[in-house]
Amino acid sequence: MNSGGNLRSCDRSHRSAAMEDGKPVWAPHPTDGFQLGTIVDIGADSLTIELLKQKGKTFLAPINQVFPAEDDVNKHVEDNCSLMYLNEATLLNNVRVRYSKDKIYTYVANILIAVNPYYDIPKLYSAETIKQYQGRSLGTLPPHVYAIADKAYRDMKVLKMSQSIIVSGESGAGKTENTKFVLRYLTTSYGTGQDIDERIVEANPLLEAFGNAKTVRNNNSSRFGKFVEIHFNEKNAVVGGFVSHYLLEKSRICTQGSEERNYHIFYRLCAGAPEDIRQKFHLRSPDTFREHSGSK
Ligand SMILES: Nc1ncnc2c1ncn2[C@@H]1O[C@H](COP(=O)(O)OP(=O)(O)OP(=O)(O)O)[C@@H](O)[C@H]1O
Repeated sequence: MNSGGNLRSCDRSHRSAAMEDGKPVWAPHPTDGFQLGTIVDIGADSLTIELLKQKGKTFLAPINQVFPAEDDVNKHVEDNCSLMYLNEATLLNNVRVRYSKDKIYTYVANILIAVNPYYDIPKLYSAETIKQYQGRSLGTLPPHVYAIADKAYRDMKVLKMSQSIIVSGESGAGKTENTKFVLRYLTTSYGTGQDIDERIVEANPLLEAFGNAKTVRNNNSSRFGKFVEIHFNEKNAVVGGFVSHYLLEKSRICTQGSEERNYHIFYRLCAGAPEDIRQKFHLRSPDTFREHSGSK
């Protein structure tokens, strides 16, 4: 995060100069997020902004939330640190422009921002793409979760120290999917070619059956925290894995909010359990259970 700190102070010195010369600025619109405009009046602690796309239309914005815009707002960069002015608005605009071109990954130095595309982008995670990223330094290829996985692997090899990748974000952001891409990348690239590689990856559907459920925000929401370890031998090949789990939302087993569901395993049992198990657990149609629980 050091580079972020440096950039912020450099941004401040650029900022006032850039905003005084009548160049476009990003200002927080009361209803429409950051909008491009020019400053037409300066108040004590607010600025009057005229929208660039609607001449004559103005709105007020707090002075400390108005930021200088890049010269070309349609241009995008792979690393937000390469922006001339790095601020909340230019960062969001850069990520948005990239997202509109199916470039869902963007760096902030060695941090990766991922935006969930909610559809399969062709070839983004293909076997060829995995090969391309092997052994390549961060920044030599377009931003990708594979590049982060490879950097962690190379750092482990060089520094001979355990490495961690922290994946965070709101529900539905893509944490579970990106974690699986990291696992797939490491086992494919640096596995021993034995069945342990597949077993690490194949453990996920099982974990998800018991710990994931449909919520209003995500059809496959992980309802537990996960700490996934990948173990390497002295030759730096994958030899095992371990998953610790935390704080499973147990209440979901008995009651679910409207529009939400129980853990996937419940429906799988209802749909496909053999007759003896169906009888033992008194399994019927999932709809019957909802009626009985009274949670509709
Ligand atoms: N890179 C991607 N490409 C295509 N679809 C994706 C990608 N990332 C996420 N998705 C889609 O978005 C859904 C939600 O993503 P995911 O389950 O990874 O979110 P999450 O951050 O783990 O959420 P939660 O915190 O609720 O578990 C996935 O089931 C998948 O359909």
